[in-house]
Amino acid sequence: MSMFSITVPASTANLGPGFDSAGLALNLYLTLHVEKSEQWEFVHQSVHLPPASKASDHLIYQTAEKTANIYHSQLSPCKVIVESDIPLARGLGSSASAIIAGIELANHVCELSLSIEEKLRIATDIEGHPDNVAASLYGGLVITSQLPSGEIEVFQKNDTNLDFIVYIPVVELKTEDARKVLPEQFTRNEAAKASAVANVMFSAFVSGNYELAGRLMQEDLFHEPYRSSLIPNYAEIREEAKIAGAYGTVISGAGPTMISITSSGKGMEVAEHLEKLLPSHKVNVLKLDTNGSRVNLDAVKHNSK
Ligand SMILES: Nc1ncnc2c1ncn2[C@@H]1O[C@H](COP(=O)(O)OP(=O)(O)OP(=O)(O)O)[C@@H](O)[C@H]1O
Ligand SMILES: N[C@@H](CCO)C(=O)O
Repeated sequence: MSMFSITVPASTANLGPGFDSAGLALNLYLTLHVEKSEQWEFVHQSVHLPPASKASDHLIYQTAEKTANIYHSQLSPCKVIVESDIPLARGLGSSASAIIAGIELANHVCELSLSIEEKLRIATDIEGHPDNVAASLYGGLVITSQLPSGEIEVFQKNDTNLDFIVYIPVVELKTEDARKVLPEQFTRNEAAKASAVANVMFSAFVSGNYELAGRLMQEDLFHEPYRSSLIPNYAEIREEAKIAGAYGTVISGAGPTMISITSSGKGMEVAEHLEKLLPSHKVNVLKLDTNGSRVNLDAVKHNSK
């Protein structure tokens, strides 16, 4: 019988101009079933996961160990069965979900009683930016800003009544590679224009003006123009999703998945239209996850935050 389980949602980062800042949790999940054992062991039970590596090479274990070390604590060995709906290296926050799972694992095994702010700080240090990890941790829509002091400010909103359509190609694209094509610097003029798009887009999104938000999502100047050539069917997906009724379509995280937003209930229509045009993509209609990561003790749901 499992001692406890950890559930972490997938996420989509950026939403166009919210590069490295905004994220949204989606109802695909990474789940860990954890029980005490004589030694560390990971077992993968998902078509999305490669065979498990030895614990010391496993991102979830490495994160748990780092977390335990920060608090001068010792991880006692566990057997961890990993299930996942989240495809790897597709722009749906698989690495962020694994990092949050590792932090929750250490928090529970070492009885660290970490606050959500502490979890976010550790996760951001490991992932490099707070967008995906904040969404997986808090759930909902999150808009974050890491201040020069290292402190991370988080705005969170849960009541977004939308459908999300994801177009997942067969190919992987590592975030590391998708970041290499981005410019190191912007001029003041370029930065002002790109920020202006983000300002209007997120004000519209948060206030529920999705027509305007959707148009501005597609006007990003921070990353989409540089990454579009890496994304299979980029222009076609944007164009056809618009024709089918989507508010807007952008690269999900670092890609290669693209994501559209539609009004609630409209997602299936857009998905069916695009499915016909994209025979080699997997097209899913998803909803917002509003819970974020959670730890369940035995069968009794218990939120550890
Ligand atoms: N459940 C997991 N267990 C172990 N390692 C994982 C797990 N999920 C992701 N990873 C590691 O993270 C890598 C993918 O990270 P990457 O940042 O490239 O993509 P992503 O997180 O899926 O996409 P994005 O950050 O654009 O949303 C995988 O190749 C694997 O090394
Ligand atoms: N903000 C990140 C998300 C992927 O980790 C990027 O676009 O590179």
